[in-house]
Amino acid sequence: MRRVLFFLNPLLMQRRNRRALVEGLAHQLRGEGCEVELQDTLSAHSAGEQAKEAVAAGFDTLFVCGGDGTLFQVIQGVAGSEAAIGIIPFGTGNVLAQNLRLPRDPVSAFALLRSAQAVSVPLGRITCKSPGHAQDRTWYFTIAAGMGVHAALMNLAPTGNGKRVGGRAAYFTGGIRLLLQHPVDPFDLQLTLADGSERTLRASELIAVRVPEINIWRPGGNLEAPLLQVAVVPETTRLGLAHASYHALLTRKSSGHSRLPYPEYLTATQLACRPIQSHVYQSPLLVEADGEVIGLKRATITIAQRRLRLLWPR
Ligand SMILES: Nc1ncnc2c1ncn2[C@@H]1O[C@H](COP(=O)(O)OP(=O)(O)OP(=O)(O)O)[C@@H](O)[C@H]1O
Repeated sequence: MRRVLFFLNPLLMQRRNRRALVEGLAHQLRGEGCEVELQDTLSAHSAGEQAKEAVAAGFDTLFVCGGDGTLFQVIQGVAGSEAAIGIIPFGTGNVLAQNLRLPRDPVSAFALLRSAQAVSVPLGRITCKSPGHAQDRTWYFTIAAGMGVHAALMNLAPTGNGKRVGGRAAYFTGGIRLLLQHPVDPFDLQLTLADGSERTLRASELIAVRVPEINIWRPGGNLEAPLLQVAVVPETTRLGLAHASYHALLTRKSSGHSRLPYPEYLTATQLACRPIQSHVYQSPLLVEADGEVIGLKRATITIAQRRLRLLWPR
């Protein structure tokens, strides 16, 4: 660690002297001889470009002072580079920090990160149609990506403001409201499984996960393996989706005696989801990656060639 950049999401820095706290961390590193700069993310979507420029300018370590959404933007610019990324959890969900077993307190997390080794991890890669863009766009992700009602949950608070008002509880109350109100529409899904076999099915919900844990859910991904842990709810009704969500989150059962569906878990290397031609959709099928709504209607998800060097205390 020689040239260090702290990226700050300014929306998260307004409370409780958080900016002064980050300046204190920078001061510590300067005292050890590092060259350190602080930089605010300039907009919701600029952090990737800013991070790319920072790497080109020779910064070897980037600390992201934010949540999973800011990290998602940053990795678009650093994937495949030699720069090491450290997450100082200032966000709401902080799911990647949860999986790296970082303390929720930013100062304690930093204390572990500054002496941690950088671990090279495979990234997920998703290509989808972005609203307002004629061509498909490709994104990297570290946590999960998918399509269905859960993506609409992310859309409840696209800038994270709504999330911060209610904290994590807002995800759960928002989720229950969506299950009651949002249309549950089917789509076609084609998977290449880890053993090379192909599978097609009609689904109502799909999440391709890279991590073992997402809040209270335990989908069982592996950040270091070049595989997607895919959770699917086969085509169902609103009641069926509620049933599967309940078992995914609370009982962790993937089979049982009910005629309603349970979540199905598959290990895959690639998948594609697309709308059913003959189906009339009441609202657009939304696509999300790492909690950010990035597209509509269809998506292809796989493991990227590029990797990410993550500071991971163990
Ligand atoms: N300068 C900025 N102006 C506006 N939005 C920004 C800016 N920097 C980052 N954002 C956006 O703020 C949103 C929320 O940020 P972030 O993920 O850091 O916090 P969070 O949502 O509270 O945490 P989590 O994603 O872990 O729940 C992200 O969509 C990110 O792109």
